[in-house]
Amino acid sequence: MNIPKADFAIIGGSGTLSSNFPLGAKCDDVKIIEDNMIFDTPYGKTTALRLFEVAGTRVLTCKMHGWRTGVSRADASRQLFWTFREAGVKRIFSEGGVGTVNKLLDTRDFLIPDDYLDLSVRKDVGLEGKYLLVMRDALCPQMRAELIKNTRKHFSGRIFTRGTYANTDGRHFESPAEIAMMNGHADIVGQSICPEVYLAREIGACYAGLYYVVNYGEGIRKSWSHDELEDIFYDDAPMISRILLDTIRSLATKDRECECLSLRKETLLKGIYDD
Ligand SMILES: CSC[C@H]1O[C@H](OP(=O)(O)O)[C@H](O)[C@@H]1O
Ligand code: HPA
Repeated sequence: MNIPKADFAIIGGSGTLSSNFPLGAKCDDVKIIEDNMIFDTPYGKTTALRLFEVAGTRVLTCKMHGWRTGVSRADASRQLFWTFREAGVKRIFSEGGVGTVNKLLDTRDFLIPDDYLDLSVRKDVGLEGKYLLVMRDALCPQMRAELIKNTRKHFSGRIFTRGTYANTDGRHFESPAEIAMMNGHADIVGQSICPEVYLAREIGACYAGLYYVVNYGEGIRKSWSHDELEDIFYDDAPMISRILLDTIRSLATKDRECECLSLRKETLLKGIYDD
């Protein structure tokens, strides 16, 4: 199947999963162009992707980061980002549920991180490895600013406009000792931002994420229930969709005014990768 052109991508996490994204947001200017597209990539077949249009802007999206049983997360991520590059995608949003590390945070808080701490142990998650990736401002400041503005428009609760996302491999959550170790170094914990943030930089795209607090890290404040976590996801999924769609509507008319592309450097090891 030929890969269609698109300007944006949204990597849907637990929040958009339950909203039949983007249709759950109920908007007149949204239309599905093609559904259930599976592409062949050098890393295997992708998950099913959906191409839709919002206010004339084409967006590729997938559910749950493209993770599937039997496919490593590294491969699922490579398949997606390889496809985004072929599609010409320049801006990628991710959304997801996270646990707290910072005890000031509560469930149903939003956080739009400006940094991350990669505690995953998976290796070799790039594509061709032709670039040295400088991870300064890895979460695009321009996209973050628009996300913050549009989250404020749709949500009257607490929105933290910066913070650090600690990334773990999962799929389990963390032990009390692990959360205690992260404390002071990160604010939230999840399993999605890495390796996406590296792959985005490698393909020359901007990347930013919107995270919703759905549980407390062990030992932080109080214990939580899985039922509550599910309720939070299901109740608030359409709001997350509306925030993302409005952010795309406003960014679509703006040029890239960030340094994301220039922080991808030709590697000094040129030649080693070329046969
Ligand atoms: C709540 S299940 C764990 C899963 O949730 C988070 O991701 P997302 O909401 O984007 O699917 C986190 O990163 C974990 O992978
Ligand atoms: N830990 C790791 N991943 C998560 C969490 C958590 O507490 N909550 C949602 N995803």
